[in-house]
Amino acid sequence: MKWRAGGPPYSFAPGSMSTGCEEMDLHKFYTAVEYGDVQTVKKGLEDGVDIKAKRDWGKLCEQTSLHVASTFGQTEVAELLIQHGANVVAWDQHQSTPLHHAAYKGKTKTCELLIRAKGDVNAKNKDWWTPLHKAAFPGHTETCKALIDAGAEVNARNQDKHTALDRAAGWGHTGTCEVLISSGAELNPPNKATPLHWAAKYGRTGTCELLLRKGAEVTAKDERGRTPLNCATDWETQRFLKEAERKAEQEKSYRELLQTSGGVKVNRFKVFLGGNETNGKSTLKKSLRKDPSTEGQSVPSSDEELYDPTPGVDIETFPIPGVGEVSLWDFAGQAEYAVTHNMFMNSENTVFIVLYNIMDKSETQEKQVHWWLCFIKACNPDRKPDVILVASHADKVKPDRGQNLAARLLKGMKEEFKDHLRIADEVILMDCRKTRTPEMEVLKSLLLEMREALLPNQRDMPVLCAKIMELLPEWGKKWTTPKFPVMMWPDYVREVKGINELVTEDFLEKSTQYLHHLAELLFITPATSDGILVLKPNWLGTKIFGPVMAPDNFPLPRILRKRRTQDYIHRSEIETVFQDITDDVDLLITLLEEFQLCHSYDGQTFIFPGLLTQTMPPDKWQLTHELKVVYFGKQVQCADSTDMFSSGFFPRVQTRLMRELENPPQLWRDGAKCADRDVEGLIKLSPDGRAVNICVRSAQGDKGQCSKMLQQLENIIADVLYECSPGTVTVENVLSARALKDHMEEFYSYSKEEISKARAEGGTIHHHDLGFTEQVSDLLCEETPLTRYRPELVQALQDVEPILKHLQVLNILTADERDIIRAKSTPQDRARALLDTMETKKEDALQVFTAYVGPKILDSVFPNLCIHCLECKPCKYKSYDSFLQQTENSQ
Ligand SMILES: Nc1nc2c(ncn2[C@@H]2O[C@H](COP(=O)(O)OP(=O)(O)OP(=O)(O)O)[C@@H](O)[C@H]2O)c(=O)[nH]1
Repeated sequence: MKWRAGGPPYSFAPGSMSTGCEEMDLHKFYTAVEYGDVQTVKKGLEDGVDIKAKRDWGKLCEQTSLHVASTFGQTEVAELLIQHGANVVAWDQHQSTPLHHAAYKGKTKTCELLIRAKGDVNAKNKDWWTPLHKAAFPGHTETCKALIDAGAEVNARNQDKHTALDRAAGWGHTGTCEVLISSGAELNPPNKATPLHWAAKYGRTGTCELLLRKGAEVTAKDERGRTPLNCATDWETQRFLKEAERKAEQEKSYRELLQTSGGVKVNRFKVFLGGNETNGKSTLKKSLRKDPSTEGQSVPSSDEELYDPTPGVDIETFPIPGVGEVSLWDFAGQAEYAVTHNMFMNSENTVFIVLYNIMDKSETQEKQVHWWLCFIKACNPDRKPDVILVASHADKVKPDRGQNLAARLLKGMKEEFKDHLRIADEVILMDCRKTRTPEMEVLKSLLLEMREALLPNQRDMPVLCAKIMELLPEWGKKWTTPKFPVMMWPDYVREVKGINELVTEDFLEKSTQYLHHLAELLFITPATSDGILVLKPNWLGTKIFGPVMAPDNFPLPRILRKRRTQDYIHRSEIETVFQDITDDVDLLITLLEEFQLCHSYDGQTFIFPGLLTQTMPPDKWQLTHELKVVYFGKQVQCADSTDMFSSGFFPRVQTRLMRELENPPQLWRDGAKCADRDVEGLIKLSPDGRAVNICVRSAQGDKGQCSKMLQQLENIIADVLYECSPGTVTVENVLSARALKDHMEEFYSYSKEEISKARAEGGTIHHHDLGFTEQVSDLLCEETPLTRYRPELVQALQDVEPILKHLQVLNILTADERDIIRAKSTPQDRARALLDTMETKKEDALQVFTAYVGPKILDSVFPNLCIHCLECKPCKYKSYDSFLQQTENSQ
């Protein structure tokens, strides 16, 4: 057997086959089959190789030469073998046919040959895998097509009850999924894990997106009652599915409302005015509402009228002469007010006008317009809103210069936002004070055009909602004061029952949520009190949020120049600011808290993160010289230049931190620090506001606690991002643990792709900017079965010796590693050292380890856990051997 060492890629146990040939010839024959050497194969056949013989190939396979030809896609050889009587449906030791092998390797031509030769396209192997399962799992789309064309049963289930689509979805083969679905693959089997569950479990967000688009139910339940979201483990997929669930729920209740109460046409058309302060929004609003034929030519200019900044959002409904009735929303330009804008920015049937001042420097113009366009994109993920750019103060520049500047800005913005916004083809350069100008005519005709395009597509409004909207002003007069238009749920229910006494509270709740979604009213459902209805959303913007966000209303003592977390706002200060509006300060505070603008630990003093002005001092994350200290970090970064964290994002994150963490966090304008037992966490907004860095550390080396805190902080950020900027796409990076440990001023990260590559290539990663290399296992603190069950494992692994031997035989442990573990003095320390070493290994090595220790040790500790992954209860890997077999077979 001279050639075995450096010879063919596989070898045969000597003397294990009775072929009637010399053994040497047989090796040659199989090698020739593998390499497609037709002449040698022909010779072998002439020499009398037994074509039906099965070779014992290692422990695993009893393959015929046709299995081998099929695996390697040697179609010509396969044809020759078939002509000489090879059995097309022969079994190997897993009862897999040659077609299974060709399908698994994606050898479409060979599959076609085998099918023509009467290979069974629906053959089931020992685990009931069909060739289609085999082709779908590695994502061989063309092979799947060929099998389906030949009659493969698309919805066949293997012993684990998986379909081919389940397998393809779990591995994220979106193209293969598409083919299977168009061939009738089941998307929503009842009471079973659906393909969406599998795609979710393995973090295949792109595949989840496809499955939902094709009709997968986002709330489908598996045998254990879990939705795909419950099964998702990574942040991106969780975020995606959460939003999908929310949308599906909204859509479902809309349909239900429409079905039960019928729908009416409505002609609501909204115009949102955005742009920085003093750019002319309020002036334009006034000019738009004036009828130039009957009223003056212009609205009063700054010389005549004092500039009066718009606080919050000012909403008015009026007819624009020549356009029709609009609901016009004037968004304050000052940064402080922008904190609350995102509550209203997601809107159907709306045209966005973004105003900038042509007198500003061109960089300022670009920066401001870019910010507003990003903001509109961030809040409107499901549509491509219409946007008109208006440049004010045209009277102050030479027309040519103004036009040139505007054209350049428009070109850049149109190109950058082409996938997200429909920006009108010209910038309207105008004097916003003038009502009768050609530019005003152009603006009005654009608005008219957009209105006419939007209105026919407007969805019907459920009849009950339309009726409520009609009666709201009347109810407002009866139950509220003009200064405080807030109605309580019981009064509201009473009034609605007056319209129709059969309306149930549940139905009314859905109707009211729909009106909230349209921003016709605001519906708040506090956990501890009755629902609250704000009948005029603009009132909340201008009369409540505006004053709350105005720093002047809450002055600091002179010596303090910057507001810090400990500079609380007292209840009495809130009472004073709002004394003209209401006596019911509790209700007012509930509103502020429900909109996540503030938090109180004692009911008397309040922290408003939006009002903090002090930035995080550098010494807040001091060096620790503990030997055991571990650091981990993630970075959530805006994916594209058109992505942003909206202005309300960070203050809301901070409010959520105060609410959800056991110990009060310290907060700064751009950061937060929290602590829980042995672990400290830090959240820091990058200076450009386009990335949030989250890091955790434990001086005791407590990886499990670090993981918990990191997960909690990540979840809060993901949730708030969804609430504030659902259209913002982010990428998640992993921070360099060594840079964190060295307390470098900046945060350095690795992309997910870099991490996976490094993991596959041996576990070390090099940072180009930092110039050093570190272990991937030092960067990741995801919970693994080894960290989750560490205390139990340390107790259970009393004698590590047999495990060490086993792992060394499998080349999972090196002799050095074994010796280091052996050198520890107590059984527990040896167990700990073994677990630490295993954590540095690749995933498959970990699986071998858990599968090995499972039946031997863990069964007694965790009789209900799967020995393979230590997670699921019912498990296909009944024994260690079957686990190994399965692993090897699938490789
Ligand atoms: N010359 C000139 N003055 C303008 C023009 N547009 C607005 N103004 C003046 O600029 C000042 C600010 O305008 P506003 O309309 O209040 O600005 P705004 O964008 O609503 O500002 P905020 O309410 O702070 O967001 C006012 O005094 C206007 O009279 C214009 O096109 N030309």
